[in-house]
Amino acid sequence: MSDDPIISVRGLRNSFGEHVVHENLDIDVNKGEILGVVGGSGTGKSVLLRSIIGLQEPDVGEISIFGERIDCATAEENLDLRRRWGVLFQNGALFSTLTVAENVQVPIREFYKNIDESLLCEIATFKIVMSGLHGDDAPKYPSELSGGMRKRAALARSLALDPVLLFLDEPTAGLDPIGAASFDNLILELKEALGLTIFLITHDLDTLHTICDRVAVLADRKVIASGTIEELLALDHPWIQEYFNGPRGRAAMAAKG
Ligand SMILES: Nc1ncnc2c1ncn2[C@@H]1O[C@H](COP(=O)(O)OP(=O)(O)OP(=O)(O)O)[C@@H](O)[C@H]1O
Repeated sequence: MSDDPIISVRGLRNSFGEHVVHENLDIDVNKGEILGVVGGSGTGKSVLLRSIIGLQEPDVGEISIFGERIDCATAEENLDLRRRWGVLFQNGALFSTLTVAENVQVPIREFYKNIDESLLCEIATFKIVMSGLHGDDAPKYPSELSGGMRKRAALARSLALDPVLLFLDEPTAGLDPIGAASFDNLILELKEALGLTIFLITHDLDTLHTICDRVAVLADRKVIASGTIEELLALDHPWIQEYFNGPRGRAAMAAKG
């Protein structure tokens, strides 16, 4: 089996007018790993995610997913690539006028136009339950759910097409510590059960310590370092030291044991 990375980004540059967000950024995500992506607010984590999934056209750079250059792919190839990943956006991005089940059905309808309605309902319920909600939650609207339930509904939608690659943008933001820990466990369980590769943006040090195999650090418009937390701690970079070795970082490390 090939050891080529599932995602490979080389020489990425993104800018908005005069504001250069990324310059010469490289990053790899290996098969079967959870890569945590960290960096101060505004360092361009979400813009990086959007570039990789094709929602943000970079100024320059090469982005390959599953070994395919996304900028060189035909529309049909791009569609096939998109079917193989799921995305949980920062705020969940659920459609407020659709129920949980209908939200989960959206990507399935997009890719399988003639799918049987009863099969569609069955798949949606399966994904909803798999994400830790109850079947009874399927007919509810996002406004009827707690923040944690909305995250799970968004996760169910990201799993709708049986992806092999998952993008999660701050999945535990806004959750209480117990809810966040339970969401982390769910992500880990799903990763192991479904053989997922996960690109995970987070500020949550507990998440990094508990479920990430490696961490990539964004600063100075690029990925300044990537590796295990132990490897990062050995580096003499002020932001990395403050982040992982500050009071919160040490508490998260101690909690992991
Ligand atoms: N559509 C846009 N137009 C103009 N500027 C943008 C746009 N999207 C993002 N930016 C800018 O790009 C920079 C990086 O934004 P991004 O959302 O990727 O940061 P982030 O690292 O994810 O931050 P946070 O941790 O706060 O979520 C910010 O300065 C932001 O203002």
